[in-house]
Amino acid sequence: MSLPQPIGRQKEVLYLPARGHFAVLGTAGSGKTTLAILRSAFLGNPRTEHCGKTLLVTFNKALVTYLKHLQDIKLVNVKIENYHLFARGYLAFRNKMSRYAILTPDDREALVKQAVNNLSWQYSLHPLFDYPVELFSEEIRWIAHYGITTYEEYQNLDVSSDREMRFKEEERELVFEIYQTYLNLRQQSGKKYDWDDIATTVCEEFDADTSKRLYKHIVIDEGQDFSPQMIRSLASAIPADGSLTFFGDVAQQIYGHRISWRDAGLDIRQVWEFKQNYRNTKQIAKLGLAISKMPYFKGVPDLVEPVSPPADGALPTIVEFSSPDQEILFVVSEAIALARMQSVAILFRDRQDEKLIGQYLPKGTIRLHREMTTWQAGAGIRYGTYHSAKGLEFDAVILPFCNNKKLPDPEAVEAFGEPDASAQDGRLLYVGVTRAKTRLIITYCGEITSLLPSDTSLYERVKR
Ligand SMILES: Nc1ncnc2c1ncn2[C@@H]1O[C@H](COP(=O)(O)OP(=O)(O)OP(=O)(O)O)[C@@H](O)[C@H]1O
Repeated sequence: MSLPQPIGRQKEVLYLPARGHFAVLGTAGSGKTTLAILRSAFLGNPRTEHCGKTLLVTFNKALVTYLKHLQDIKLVNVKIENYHLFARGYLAFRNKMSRYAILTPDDREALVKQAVNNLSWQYSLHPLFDYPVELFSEEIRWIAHYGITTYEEYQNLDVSSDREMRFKEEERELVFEIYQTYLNLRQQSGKKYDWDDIATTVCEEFDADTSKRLYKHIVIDEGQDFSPQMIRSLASAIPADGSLTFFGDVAQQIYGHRISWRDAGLDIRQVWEFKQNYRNTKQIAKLGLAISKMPYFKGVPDLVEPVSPPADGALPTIVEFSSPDQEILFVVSEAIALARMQSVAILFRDRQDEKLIGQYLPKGTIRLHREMTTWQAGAGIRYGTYHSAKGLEFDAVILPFCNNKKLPDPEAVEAFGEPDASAQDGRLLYVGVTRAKTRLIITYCGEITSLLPSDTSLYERVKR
């Protein structure tokens, strides 16, 4: 697979100096991943003066597999890894990592619950404990993402994200106590870290580490999902004469909700913007743009508005069904038909739906998942969650079950409230829609999700 020739802004970004911090914000399909690979090749090129070992780092492993497949030339001096592999490797090098030092996500949830329970006994009848445990869990994650260590920091942190504080000022002292109780419980269970705060130790270790840095250059792809603390740790991983290039699209922030890369303290003088969408047809891009203008996106800083792509195609199709069985049958048969000639992805909000449809798909259909280690290009069906399709692209995309009972997710509405749940699921939908190069089919049964724009000119509508 060969990468396209960079043009215009892309060329400028490719040849940015090999020293300092740079940020490139781009709309979906604007060539961020392409440029992340090309820039890594440029920085690692042994025939240049600036050449040095380069780390191309991204958030999820599936994208690492995809990136490795995309590089047409063998990249010299370039290592492609996801952040957590990098962090674990470095901490192992510093003798700060043992095999079972990281708490699993399920065990983390259990300990957060236990911390909340312990304190709810202690502060019986305190109204704070009427909140669902998920809210505390998210807040603890947020505290870790910002590397907050004291109550004073928590109370006074001035952040640039769109985050309205989840907890009132008078509640925060107790929330911080829950956080500390969680840390104590985690320590008692013999785990030093969880996946959210490992970056803080990486920062501390680099601060104390005077040895020569392994990487001279770091390129971050899908940077919007990195916590400020992760980005900070990567900035500390390079020497003073090295470079860090950040690529991101805040509209696609689907992991670290309500965090901002701007809070990582990078020394960036100018932000480059990629507005040209090279992936989607005009009609699909228009739907993506309309989603990014929905109320749940309001106030998101750093959104880059795309320029409409030149390629024309069919309008996205919305197909309504009167029963879920009919919907499943249609999704499976349509995917099989489309996949004869092209790559097709069926994407879901959650694993349950993925499993449901998975059982009807032909044997050997590829499931997209975090641990995938090989990438098969070309025609065929892939299926997985919206999360698993991050950074990827397919000729055709089918998004089933886009009804108002699924999107926004009722459990998230219950835990975080409707505006927050819509903001999270709206971004997932945006990611799903913008994975499609030429064909997009959205299906539902019952009432359509309110997360999709209501402008009827954006779609072709079919009733089955
Ligand atoms: N200069 C270019 N000329 C032609 N095609 C290009 C160019 N730049 C990028 N593309 C193509 O556009 C598509 C999207 O590129 P890429 O995946 O790098 O975008 P992205 O910004 O990382 O997208 P996303 O953030 O939505 O995952 C790819 O098929 C890529 O080959």
